[in-house]
Amino acid sequence: MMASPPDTSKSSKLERYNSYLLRRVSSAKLIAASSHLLFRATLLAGLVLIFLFLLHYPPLLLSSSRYSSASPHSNHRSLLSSGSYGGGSWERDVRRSAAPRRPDGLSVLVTGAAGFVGTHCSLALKRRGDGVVGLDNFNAYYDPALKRSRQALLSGHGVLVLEADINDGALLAKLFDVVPFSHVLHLAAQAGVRYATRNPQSYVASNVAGLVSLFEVAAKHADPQPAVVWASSSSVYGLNTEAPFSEIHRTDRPASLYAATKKAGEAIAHTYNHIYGLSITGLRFFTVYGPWGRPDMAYFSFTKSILSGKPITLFRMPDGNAVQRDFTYIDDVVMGCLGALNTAKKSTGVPGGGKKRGPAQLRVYNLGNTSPVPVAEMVRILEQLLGKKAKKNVVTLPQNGDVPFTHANVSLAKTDFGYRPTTDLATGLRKFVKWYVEYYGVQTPKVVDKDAGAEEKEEEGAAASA
Ligand SMILES: O=C(O)[C@H]1O[C@H](OP(=O)(O)OP(=O)(O)OC[C@H]2O[C@@H](n3ccc(=O)[nH]c3=O)[C@H](O)[C@@H]2O)[C@H](O)[C@@H](O)[C@@H]1O
Repeated sequence: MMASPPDTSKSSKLERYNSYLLRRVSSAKLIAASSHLLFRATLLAGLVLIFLFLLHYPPLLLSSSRYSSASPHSNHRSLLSSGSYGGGSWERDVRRSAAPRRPDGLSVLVTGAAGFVGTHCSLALKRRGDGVVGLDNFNAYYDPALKRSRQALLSGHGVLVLEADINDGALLAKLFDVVPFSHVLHLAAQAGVRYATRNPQSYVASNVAGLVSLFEVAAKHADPQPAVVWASSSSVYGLNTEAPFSEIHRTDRPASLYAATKKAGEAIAHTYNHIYGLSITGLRFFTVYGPWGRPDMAYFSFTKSILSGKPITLFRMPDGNAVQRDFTYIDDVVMGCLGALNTAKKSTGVPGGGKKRGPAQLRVYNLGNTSPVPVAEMVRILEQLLGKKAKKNVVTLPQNGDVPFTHANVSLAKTDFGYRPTTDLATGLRKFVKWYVEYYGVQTPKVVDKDAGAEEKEEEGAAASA
């Protein structure tokens, strides 16, 4: 068979050209289709990115971006953007709660208002005719139901407590837009000495980042700038051995992260006072106790354990000495807080973060009871009041951040605003137990045979968790 000659005819050339054109067209179509696809995918990805961005930085926060709540420590968004806060009736409620009812009354923003000290201070301020707005994040560090009960108590006295976090700078800024607070009583904090080994970040988030969030708004946004009174802690004295503790003693050896964050707070206070002229008073509380107290504290948890027959752990120093605390009754501490508020001078800064007009007040005070008591003695008083013996495990103080003793010298607070603690531990614990049995509906305890049920166990050198 002969090979067919090469096709050189016009028609076959045309066919080849056509098929070439077809190939070009289809590849062009392919390119067009894929670039279309690429365009759509890019558009979609862009929209998704914009959506995620808006989700993270809602418009309200963008408009006051300086007060963005998108802190690295909290992934919560401003409650303003949730729609539950803001608006006419909300503002009316806030203003009503903040309005003083006496001439020259204060208008106070109380953070941590559903906490132990916050509740008592808010009530005391309201009772004497000051205006109070409370803020609390109702976290679950201890039973939030107790915080809700305190909120209900405050509500009954005309004090509004908003559920919000101090790291929500946008909401704080909004509050200052609605009310020109004369004072802030800043009590919101992550409390507890030993819990800091288990959840260190919560101390940084509340006691450092939260404090900065509040100072930022107070210094740069609030007009007028308020005077700030805030809760430091006796724990800043750490390993100080000079006693009684005086404000001039060393506070550079904290024994716990809790203490370190409170000490950091005092340093941060110095900065905001120095740069922005914010009037700031730090109060070093000494183991405050009483009705409506904190369930995580020893006197409270011991009461619960004694009543339910559960053992308690009592710490003792490695040298055998007792651990002692300068237990301070809540009413005395409230008098100290009010005294500090009464004598707080105005801030001297220019709202908006401008240059201060002159030096502003910066103070630190001990608010203690001035008479340390061994923890074992506190337990003995509780046993008497409850009519029931504790089952005690006595263990050597573990490395948990505790200090061997605390003892306040309060002469500075006495001189400056007449602070004079008047409640001894037995009297204060009696009031606490009375509240406890009523609040939890405990049957009136009956006095038991002193030996029955008593059980004391020694665990030499053993470490126990609180
Ligand atoms: O004054 C302060 O600076 C601090 O006082 C308390 O801290 P703390 O004195 O440790 O109070 P509790 O937890 O009630 O302990 C009281 C005493 O009981 C002792 N304890 C505690 C728990 C326990 O299981 N056993 C025990 O013997 C502690 O060592 C301590 O000496 C508060 O919890 C802190 O928030 C506050 O800042």
